[in-house]
Amino acid sequence: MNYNLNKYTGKEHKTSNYTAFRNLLQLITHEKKNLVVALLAILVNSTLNLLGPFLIGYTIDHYVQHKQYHGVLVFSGILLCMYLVALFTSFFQTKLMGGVGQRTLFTLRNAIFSKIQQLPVAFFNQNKAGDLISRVNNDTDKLNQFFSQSLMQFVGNIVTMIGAGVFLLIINYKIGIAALAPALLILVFTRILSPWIKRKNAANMKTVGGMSAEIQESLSNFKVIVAFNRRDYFRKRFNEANEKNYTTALGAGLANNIFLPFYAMCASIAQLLVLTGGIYLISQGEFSIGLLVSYLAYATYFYNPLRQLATLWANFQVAMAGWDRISEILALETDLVTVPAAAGHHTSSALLEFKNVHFGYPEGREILHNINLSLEKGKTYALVGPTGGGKTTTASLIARLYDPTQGTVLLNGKDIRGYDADERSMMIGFILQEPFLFTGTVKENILYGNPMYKDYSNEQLTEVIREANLEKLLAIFEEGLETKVASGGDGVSLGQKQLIAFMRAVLRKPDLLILDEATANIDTVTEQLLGEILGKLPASTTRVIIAHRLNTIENANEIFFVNSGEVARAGSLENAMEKLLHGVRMS
Ligand SMILES: Nc1ncnc2c1ncn2[C@@H]1O[C@H](COP(=O)(O)OP(=O)(O)OP(=O)(O)O)[C@@H](O)[C@H]1O
Repeated sequence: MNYNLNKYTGKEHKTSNYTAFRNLLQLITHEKKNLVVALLAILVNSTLNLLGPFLIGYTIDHYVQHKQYHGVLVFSGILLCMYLVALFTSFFQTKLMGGVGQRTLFTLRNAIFSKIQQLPVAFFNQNKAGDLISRVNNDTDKLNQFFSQSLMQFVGNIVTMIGAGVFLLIINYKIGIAALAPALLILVFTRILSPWIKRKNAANMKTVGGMSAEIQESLSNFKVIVAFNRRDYFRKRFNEANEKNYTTALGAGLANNIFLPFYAMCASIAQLLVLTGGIYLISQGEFSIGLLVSYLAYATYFYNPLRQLATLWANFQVAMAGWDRISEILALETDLVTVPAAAGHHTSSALLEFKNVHFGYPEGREILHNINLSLEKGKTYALVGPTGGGKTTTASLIARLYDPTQGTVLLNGKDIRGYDADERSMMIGFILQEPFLFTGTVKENILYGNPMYKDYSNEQLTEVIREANLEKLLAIFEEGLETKVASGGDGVSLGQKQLIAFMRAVLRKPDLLILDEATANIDTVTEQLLGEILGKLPASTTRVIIAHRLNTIENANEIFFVNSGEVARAGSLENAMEKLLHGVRMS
């Protein structure tokens, strides 16, 4: 399955605004109560604001023109109260929707993070960490901003606009129509430009992701960069990413603000039409000054929210572009699902078997062709072969980091896909070529993902370690179990990292233990010690050792030579050596 998220660009443009809006709303359906209260608050707010111009016009015609200042004072008081209540409702809905936005952000981030955790290794091969971080952090925040700041303003502005439009048409339908006509232009303009605005914002988010990916790559490889003095190269690459982001941000900024001057112009034209028409009607005795003041205010009340809607519409396009990027992740499903055991399930003396297995990485050539092999319980197997020959790939299929493109892998006679991830990872221990350690202590790292000793005290764990013959390895660490390990394993040597990974795998007591170049950075004496520990594993444990240093596999019961898409029995160590020296290389 192809997990490359950046292949999905363009798909989002097919979603209509209406569908996207409905999808966005579905994210907050569980907030129904808060939404209803916020909606009521915004309705009250808009209604109070809408009544203002009418009361002002009324006051002018009935009290100001007749110099009845008592009435003016009374209506001023009423207006003040109305504006205070409007202020309170506005504050209240802002608070409510702020909560809705933050909770949505919280839920979305959790959902994306746990989805990412469920996805298979192929997903991580095909996507850059920086881009994923940007999706989890930045894109979700765009939705938060939409829900907390824009959604209710959106509703409020629409209510105010409709209210103002109704007042304009009721007071005098001829001037009303003239006042509203320029809005049609806005409608057409908005419709035409919306897809373009969304595209501009999607492009901008993509470049933010690209920039994060550059930062992540250079930060995680800073040692290589310093050692090879490649700072300029990475500076240049970052500069390019930054420049792309700058260009797309300018484009998105322009797109997001392009409505504003056009809206302002339409609003001014409307005011001009109202003023001309109003003065003409006053001269004909059909209109009063108070009504004209109300009218001008309603025209403003119609066009101001419309102008704000332009910004809000742009926010909506930004949120939709963000949602597209987020939903691309949420829509992904792992193809490493647990499937019911196939009918062909048979009992077998072999712990693990490959039956006509083919495998290739997505969009790559086939790495393994029609492999058949069988690993017996309690035996030690070695995989040797040239660099890039396919040893790690074979081991990854044994541990089900990937599924074969054709054929079946059987574990204990049952399709390996029939085991759930917990069962499988307890049965198969994999010491990777590049062991990764987490920030914490040696203890936390060796107990990682191991429920058996989760609540053990240091004393109990030391006893377990002694029973597993690992105490000499632990003694290499100055502070034993409590030795601190920094993020990614900095602060401990590469060899020490491999020892921690070794202890982590052995303590899980797997049925099958895979060591992929697991001793490549370990001194000969310690390596012998590891050999002894491996020798003392329970008699039923099967070991698969990948090694370039052939002395480490002297004791293997069987040696497989992995190259050119084949996994062939090599027979003796000498044979394997001969193949290695004179064989045809794949890479
Ligand atoms: N994640 C990946 N995506 C695409 N191709 C890959 C990936 N990992 C490995 N390959 C390709 O698969 C082939 C086999 O690689 P593999 O890592 O299995 O070789 P190996 O025998 O373990 O090599 P080494 O001895 O260097 O560890 C190589 O040509 C490599 O380029």
